[in-house]
Amino acid sequence: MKRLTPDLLVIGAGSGGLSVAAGAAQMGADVILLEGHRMGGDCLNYGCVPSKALLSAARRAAVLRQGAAPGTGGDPVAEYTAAMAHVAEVIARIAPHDSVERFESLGVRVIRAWGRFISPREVVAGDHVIRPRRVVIATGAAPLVPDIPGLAEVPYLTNETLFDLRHPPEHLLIAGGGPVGLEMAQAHLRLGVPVTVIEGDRLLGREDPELAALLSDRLRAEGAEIVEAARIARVAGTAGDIHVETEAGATYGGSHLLLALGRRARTDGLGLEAAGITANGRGIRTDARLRTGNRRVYAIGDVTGGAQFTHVAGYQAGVVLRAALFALPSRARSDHIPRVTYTDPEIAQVGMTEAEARAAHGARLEVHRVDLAQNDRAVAEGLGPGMIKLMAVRGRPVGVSIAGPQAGELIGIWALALARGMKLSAIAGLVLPYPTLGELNKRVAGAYFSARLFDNETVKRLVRAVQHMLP
Ligand SMILES: Cc1cc2nc3c(=O)[nH]c(=O)nc-3n(C[C@H](O)[C@H](O)[C@H](O)COP(=O)(O)OP(=O)(O)OC[C@H]3O[C@@H](n4cnc5c(N)ncnc54)[C@H](O)[C@@H]3O)c2cc1C
Ligand SMILES: NC(=O)c1ccc[n+]([C@@H]2O[C@H](COP(=O)([O-])OP(=O)(O)OC[C@H]3O[C@@H](n4cnc5c(N)ncnc54)[C@H](O)[C@@H]3O)[C@@H](O)[C@H]2O)c1
Repeated sequence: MKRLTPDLLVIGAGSGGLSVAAGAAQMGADVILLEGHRMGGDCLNYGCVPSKALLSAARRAAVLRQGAAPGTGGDPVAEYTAAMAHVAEVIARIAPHDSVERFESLGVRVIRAWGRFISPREVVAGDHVIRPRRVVIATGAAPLVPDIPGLAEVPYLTNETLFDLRHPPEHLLIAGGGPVGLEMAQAHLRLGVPVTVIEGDRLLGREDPELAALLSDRLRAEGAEIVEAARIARVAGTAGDIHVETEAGATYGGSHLLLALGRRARTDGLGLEAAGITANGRGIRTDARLRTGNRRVYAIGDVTGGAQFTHVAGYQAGVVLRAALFALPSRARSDHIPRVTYTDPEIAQVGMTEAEARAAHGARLEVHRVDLAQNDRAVAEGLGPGMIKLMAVRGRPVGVSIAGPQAGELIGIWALALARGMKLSAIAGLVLPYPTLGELNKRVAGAYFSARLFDNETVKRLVRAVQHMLP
């Protein structure tokens, strides 16, 4: 066994681990990075990148099909194969950025092995025993496979196997109507695959119901069968002939089943007990500084069971770098973290939803909304439906929800406003190019002031008085 004593050991080369390792090595720390499987983790190999690439290929296929004369559209099998080839190509194009070669060129020692704590200060990986000054656990999460009767006997897909398909499913059953389920539902619908989504509660349960409804209407219009408030009680069947039964006794059949029922923190085999680190059902427990129960060990990203996004893992990497490299106390916030579901319409959120803001601020809350149809660019481009909703308290935003094209781009300015505690006047006072979708942001901020300015007797009296005095 080789013994190594780096400043920092990072376990897991996904979104969180790669950010910590690159930052620490470039700032002069001696860093070892462990990866037991694929460099790049879920986001590159099984998550963000393949899902967005598939959505993009499917959108193009649907547009081409719409433009084609009846009966002359593309061959659906060839379209599906080409879409999945596009996914593989996009992954291959981004992979060098997350590769062993790139990280070694940054000064990181990469060990391709699974890491396991054998004591509070030591980790074994392959034929190495590593005793670092600090450890960052960034081992991510795996698809949740609940204990549903019959599921273990039935072939099913997850986000780790879906992108290996090269032939379109005859009928895709999707268990779960969260972001994974709905992004993959729309991608498959647009590739001509019949889709049924079975959701135990309501679609995109975390999002504003009004915005989520715009998406479910769209998916239904594109041909999806969507069943809500239908918890899956039993699964049966064989390859190509799967049946899902709900608690209410309804049965839905399809050729393939995709599980999109949430995620489970990857802590198996990490030896957390030996390190004195506790995990609960959601993941590794950390404090606001992302420290685990072991003061030398931090945990970031999906393994902590918090908001599971690449940009959250990256943000938390920055928090840990300040603490581990500079010994600066640094706390992770969550009130300014945006999230986006990349369907059409996109659903974006930062800060509180309307329901959360009402519960937190009661009568002090003001809600303003602007419909996408009120935006000239959207009208000119024939875009829609969509809307922006602003939750404001005393002249400052506490949350923004956007549904529509480029909602993920539009939310950026609100992420800045919430992060910096900016006033709405800063957004309302912006001069933006006309005609752009970005004007929606200015318009909804302006709606906060227009009631105060235009329906205000004092303002009217003041204007009349000034006008009398003017020569
Ligand atoms: C289908 C899908 C689509 C998604 N789309 C988006 C999106 O559009 N935008 C977004 O922000 N987020 C998206 N996400 C979420 C995003 O992928 C995750 O939040 C992100 O990958 C988390 O990064 P991480 O570093 O915590 O973990 P991961 O990226 O999962 O990386 C963890 C790494 O640790 C390795 N590992 C585990 N245990 C060990 C061990 N003991 N020793 C060594 N290595 C180990 C794993 O092999 C893995 O490579 C999506 C997720 C899915 C499933
Ligand atoms: N665009 C993005 O940023 C993006 C995309 C995909 C995934 N992600 C991340 O990955 C995480 C996981 O996504 P997900 O969609 O797998 O999980 P999720 O937890 O968001 O959704 C799972 C859904 O399955 C339903 N469900 C659970 N058990 C059920 C049962 N027995 N029967 C029927 N329905 C049941 C839940 O009610 C829920 O709506 C997300 O929370 C997100 O953080 C992000």
